[in-house]
Amino acid sequence: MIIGVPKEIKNNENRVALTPAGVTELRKHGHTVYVQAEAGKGSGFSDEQYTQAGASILPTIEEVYGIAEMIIKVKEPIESEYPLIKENQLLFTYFHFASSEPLTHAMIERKAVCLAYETVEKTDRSLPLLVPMSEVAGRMAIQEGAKYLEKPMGGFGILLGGVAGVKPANVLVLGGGIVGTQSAKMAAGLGANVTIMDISLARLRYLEDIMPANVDTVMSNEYNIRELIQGANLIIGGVLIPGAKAPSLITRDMLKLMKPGTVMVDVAIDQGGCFETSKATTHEDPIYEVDGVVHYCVANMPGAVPYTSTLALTNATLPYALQLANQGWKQACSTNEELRKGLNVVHGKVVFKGVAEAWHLPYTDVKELF
Ligand SMILES: NC(=O)C1=CN([C@@H]2O[C@H](COP(=O)(O)OP(=O)(O)OC[C@H]3O[C@@H](n4cnc5c(N)ncnc54)[C@H](O)[C@@H]3O)[C@@H](O)[C@H]2O)C=CC1
Ligand SMILES: CC(=O)C(=O)O
Ligand SMILES: [Mg+2]
Repeated sequence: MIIGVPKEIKNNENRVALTPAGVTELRKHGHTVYVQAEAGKGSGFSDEQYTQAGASILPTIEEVYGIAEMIIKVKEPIESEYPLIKENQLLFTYFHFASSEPLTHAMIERKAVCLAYETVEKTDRSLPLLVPMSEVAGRMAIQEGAKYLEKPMGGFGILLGGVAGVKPANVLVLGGGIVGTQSAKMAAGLGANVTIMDISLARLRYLEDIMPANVDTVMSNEYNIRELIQGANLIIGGVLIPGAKAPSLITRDMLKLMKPGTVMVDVAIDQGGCFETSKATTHEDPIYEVDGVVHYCVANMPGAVPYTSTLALTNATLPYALQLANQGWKQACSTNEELRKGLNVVHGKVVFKGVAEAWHLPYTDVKELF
């Protein structure tokens, strides 16, 4: 198969979807790999390393999209990429369709095969291609939160761990999945008072068991959220309903209950965000304020730590990319249910329920494709 790796063009997106090691693997299986010039630069991989691994370098993004049967990338295509996508072309990347109606319509129009990293799902319901980036973003959320809690950055001016004789900060984590767990661990390690909320009692039981003593667990419901946000200094949004729009757990009216200078990091922004007042921001301009509350809503947080993120992401994606290249998407998805769950928009049809529901579009059962 002919595989293309474009350079990411989203703001401060420094990850790349394939490392030179991945090129070597694909070449070993007889595939041809084209990498856009400087695609790996932000992650520390030179064009020369890709060439030595057996890839050919193409100078422009147009040439990469023009030649490839499968495009492997990191972030969803942005507007300037839409016209480059060809009918039947396989796109293997994050899409987060439920947070972007224009992207959904564009991919329907292009009649491409859109296989989304974030909805590939194992039989135990885990999301193998989301987990590594959620680990990164969960950990980063505390770093970023701590930074914006500093007074000169617009925050309340509290140190997460406090010092002798002064109480630590209160960190509230909504969603106790991968993001939530990593955030809680980092915040607890810094000495903060942490509360994790989730709707799954089983998950709360597990977290209660493994977390240190400065982490509490509380059932997530509106009543409890209203109460806990009043004492919180830093709030992390890490809820997910896979492939669907995130629920708005903190509504605009609730901001008035919070202390001025409270910081909210909405990691779930890639699925539309779990705070009503969230809107996607960039690494260049990451925060804004509503009713005295600082919002951080960067949709590609791991892009800022590309060394860690590229390696963590490609460790997880490469085995699936190999299957797709070896068998073609149709064969690979018909035999492998994990990959089949990644199909979102195929040949103009929406085959993922959460996406069809988000934009009131007709839904086609994925099985009709085979
Ligand atoms: N902004 C960014 O750069 C990045 C964003 N993400 C996003 O972070 C979000 C979370 O991802 P993961 O932690 O991997 O998901 P996950 O599936 O591991 O965890 C989500 C948790 O939310 C819980 N939940 C669902 N509804 C809830 C509610 N009403 N109240 C409280 N908890 C609720 C679930 O029970 C589950 O435990 C996703 O939207 C993901 O795409 C992930 C990586 C990077
Ligand atoms: C998951 C995601 O959206 C990211 O890593 O950018
Ligand atoms: Mg405890």
